[in-house]
This record gives sequence, C-alpha cells and structure tokens, in this order.
Amino acid sequence: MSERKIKLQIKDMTKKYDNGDGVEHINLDIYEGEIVTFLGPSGCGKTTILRTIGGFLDVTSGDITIDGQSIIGLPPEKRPTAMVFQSYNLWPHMTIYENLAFGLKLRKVPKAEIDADIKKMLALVSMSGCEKKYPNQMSGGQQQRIAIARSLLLKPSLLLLDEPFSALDAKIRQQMREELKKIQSDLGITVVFVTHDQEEAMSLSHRIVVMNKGKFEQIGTPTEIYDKPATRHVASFIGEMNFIDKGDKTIAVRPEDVTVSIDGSGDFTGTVRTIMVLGHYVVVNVQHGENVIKCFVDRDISEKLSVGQSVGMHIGKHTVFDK
Ligand SMILES: Nc1ncnc2c1ncn2[C@@H]1O[C@H](COP(=O)(O)OP(=O)(O)OP(=O)(O)O)[C@@H](O)[C@H]1O
Repeated sequence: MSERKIKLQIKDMTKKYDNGDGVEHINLDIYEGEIVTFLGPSGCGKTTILRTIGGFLDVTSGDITIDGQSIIGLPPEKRPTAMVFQSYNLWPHMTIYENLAFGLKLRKVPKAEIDADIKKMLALVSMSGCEKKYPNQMSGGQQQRIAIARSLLLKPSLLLLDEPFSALDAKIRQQMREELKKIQSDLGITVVFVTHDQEEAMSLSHRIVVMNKGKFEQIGTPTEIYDKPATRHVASFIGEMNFIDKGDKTIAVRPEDVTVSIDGSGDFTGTVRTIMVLGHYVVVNVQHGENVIKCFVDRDISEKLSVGQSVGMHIGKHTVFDK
C-alpha cells in the first residue's frame, strides 16, 4: 500500500470533567481522505473527543496535531477544522446566501469569488438556486445540507460532524449519508463523524472506532468490526449476534452464519421455537438449552420446518470469547 499521510494525530489525550467523567489516554491516527467514525452508546465520550479536536473543550493532558502541528490552545476559529452540529445552527434572519457568505466575508474573500464558490458548493450539495430563501422555508435535510456547505466553504482541513443526521427521518438520513460520502470523495476531505447509530457508522466509514465507557474497544474497517469483533461489547453492539454457552467459553455467531439442518446434524441441536417469514428470508429461533439461537434461513428450507421440530445447526464464521 502507498504511504498514507497522517492528517490528525491524538496523542495520549485525557479530558476529565470536574466530576471525574471524560476520556483517558486516547491515541489515534487519522489519515488524509479518511472518514473515521466514533461509534458508541450515549455517554461513552464520543462528543468529548470531537470537541477537543474542534477546540470547544480544552484537554487535561496530551496533544492533538493536524498536519504535524499541535492545535492545543488554539480557539476553534484558529483551527483548520469546521464542525457541523446536530442542530443546523443556521441564522434564521439571514438568507441562505448570507448564511453561506458570512465566514468568507470575515476572511475578506472578494465578492466575485464568494458568489462563484457559493454557486459551486450549492451544486455539490444538490441545493442550487436557493440563495434567496430563508432557513425556515426549508426542510431539516435541506438545512443540514446548507450547514455542511457552509462548513465546506471555509475549506477546512478536517470536517467534524456531531450526529449531524440524527434529527432527520430515516429515509432522508440514508440519502444524506450517500451524499456525504460522495462529497467527501469528490473533495478528498478528511472527516471525523460521531454517531450512536451502528448502521450509519457501517455505511459511511472507512474505519470505525467503537467506544465504551470512555475507552476504545476496537478500531477497524466496517468489515473487520463486523466479522472479527474484538470484545463482547463490540459483538453485541454491531449487528445481530447469538451468544451460545459452551463450557467456559461463549460462541458468538451471526444469524446468517448458522445453517439449520433438518436431519439434526451439526454443531448444536435444538427445538424450533418460532418461524417468522420476513420477505425473501425467514427468521427461525431455535431453543438450545438456555440459549435461543436466531438463524436466518432460506424460504425453501423454512417450508420444511415446523414449531416443536428437532433440528441441527452448523456454525459457520464465529468468534469465541471467555465467559
Ligand atoms: N460538561 C460536562 N461536565 C461534566 N461531565 C460531562 C460534561 N459533558 C459530558 N460529560 C460526561 O462525560 C461523559 C462523556 O460524555 P460525551 O458527551 O462525550 O458522550 P457521548 O458519547 O458523546 O454521548 P451522547 O451520544 O449522549 O452525546 C458522560 O459520562 C457525560 O455525562
């Protein structure tokens, strides 16, 4: 692989609030052109890290560098970063043009250049021609596109996004993910994204940092994290997972990696508890001792199954954890 340039480096960073909460000894390198997502349950420290990068929080100790330069101590506006929040934070009394032009005017960019940049950026976020509108004349998804456009106009070295799509409904959220991915690859910009939505993290990211209680549990590509979860928490937090007791070990296997056998052969046996047809596949729950094992089964096999029947289960790809 060609040598990749490190864009952001977090070095042994600790941020403790007065009450003792926060994050400790965080180390992470993010490469140029990457989308890296911090994923974890509420309160695990995702936003704390993002805010220390953006300059909205001071670190307690450690260092953060962008392109090799420490940014510790710089206020947000002096950092080469731009942050987009969950609430779009557009100014309601200004038109979209004025909202977008504001930061560029402060930087004394000539008007002709501002006009051209805004036109180009609105096209990029699929919002051409809305310059004269006010934010309240737009939907949530449109306002968030404008907020992203406003950040990108300042040509940040690093774009920081804090749950930017969580206020939007499911369909728009999916569309926004695709658009963000396209914008990111068109501009080659580096993006740090925060979410508690595992599907969003899986679909958007080059790498995911899975967090729990202020610590990193695993850093990897979506496929690595899905196929080889490093801890039980990662295994249960991402996707659907069965945990099957076997002696002093627990076997973690995804429903799509269990094959049900009608002749009773396989690694485990059990009794069919429920059969649910969900379109092109069927969810079959099988009771095995204390455990209920969820299996995704093809329609043709499920038609041969009935509740109460004894079956076997072959375990495909799986991970073993100590109990
Ligand atoms: N200003 C603050 N003062 C004291 N404690 C705080 C402060 N902000 C956050 N915390 C605590 O620090 C921990 C991490 O919070 P943080 O907001 O980073 O989590 P998060 O993963 O982003 O959660 P969410 O998804 O709910 O925003 C939590 O226990 C939280 O209660």
